Amino acid sequence: MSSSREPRTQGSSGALGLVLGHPFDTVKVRLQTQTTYRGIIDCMVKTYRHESLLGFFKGMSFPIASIAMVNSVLFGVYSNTLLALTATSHRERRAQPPSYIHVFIAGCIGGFVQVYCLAPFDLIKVRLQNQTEPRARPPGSPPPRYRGPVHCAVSIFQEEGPRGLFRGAWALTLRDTPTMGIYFVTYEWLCRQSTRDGQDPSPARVLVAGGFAGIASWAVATPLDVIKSRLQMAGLKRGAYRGVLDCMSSDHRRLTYVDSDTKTIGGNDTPKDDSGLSHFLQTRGDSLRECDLFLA
Ligand SMILES: C[N+](C)(C)CCCC[C@H](N)C(=O)O
Repeated sequence: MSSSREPRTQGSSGALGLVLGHPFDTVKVRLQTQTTYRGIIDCMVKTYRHESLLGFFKGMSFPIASIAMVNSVLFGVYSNTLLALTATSHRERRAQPPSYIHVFIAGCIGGFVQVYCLAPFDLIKVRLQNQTEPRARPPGSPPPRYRGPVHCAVSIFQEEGPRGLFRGAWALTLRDTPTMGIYFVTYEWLCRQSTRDGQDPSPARVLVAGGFAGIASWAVATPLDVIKSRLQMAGLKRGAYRGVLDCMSSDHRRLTYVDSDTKTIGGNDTPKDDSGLSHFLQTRGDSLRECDLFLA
C-alpha cells in the first residue's frame, strides 16, 4: 500500500464495509446456490416477506469478528512480500515505487495466504445465509439446521471432520490468489494516477482507488465465487461434486432436494416418488419451498 494510513484503518473500515455490503452478499449467495428465485428483486422481496429485514443479516457475526484478522494477514503478507521483492522499506517506497509485477506477485501471495484464515469463516457465513427460516416459526415447523455460528462450526466439525471446515477452500484459493493481485495492481495504479510523485494519496483518493480495485477484482472473481459457494453448500452431501471441475460442469439443480433428516428444502426440484414428502410439502406450502438448501 502506498498509504501509511491504510493499516491503521483497515480493521474498522473493513467492518463498516461488511455491514453495508452484507445484505447484498446474502442475496448474491442465495442466487448462487438456490434455484427458487427468479432474480435479485424476487430474492429481496421473498427474503423480506418471510424473514423481515433481519433475514438479510444472517451469518454476519463471524465475518465481522474475523475481518480484522483476515485483513491483517492479507496486508501483512502483501507488505512483507513486497519488501522482500523490492528490498525497499515502506518509507523508501514513496520515492521508489515498486513495479506493477512485484505488486501483482505480492498481492497474489497475500491472497493465497489469507484464504486459510478466511475459508472456515466464509463457509459458516454461507451456510447461515442460506437458512431461510422465518423469524417467527409457525408452531411445529422444523428448527433451522444451525442455531448460530458456533453451533454451525461445531456441527460441521462433528459431521464432516476438521477438513469439513475447509470445504470449498480450493475454489476460494483459485478465486482469491489472482484476484488479490488484480486488486493491488488496480489500487496502486489508480493511486499513482491521481497523486503527484513522492506524495501520499489523500483519504478520498484511497477510498475511490480501493472501490474501483474492488470492482475490477470482483468482476474477475465472480465465476469462481459461484463454484466456491456451491461446493460449500454441497458439503453435507458426500460426493455431490467430485471437485472444482466437476462443479463447473454439473447442472446444480440436480442437487437441490429435501433433506430427509431436517425436512428442509432446497431448490424447486423435489423427488416425485416420496409420498410422505409430498404430503409434507402440501401441508407446509410455499413458505417451506423457500427453505434451506441443505443436502442430506
Ligand atoms: C475476490 N476478491 C479478491 C475480489 C475479494 C476477496 C474478498 C475477501 C474478503 N476479505 C472477504 O471477507 O470475503
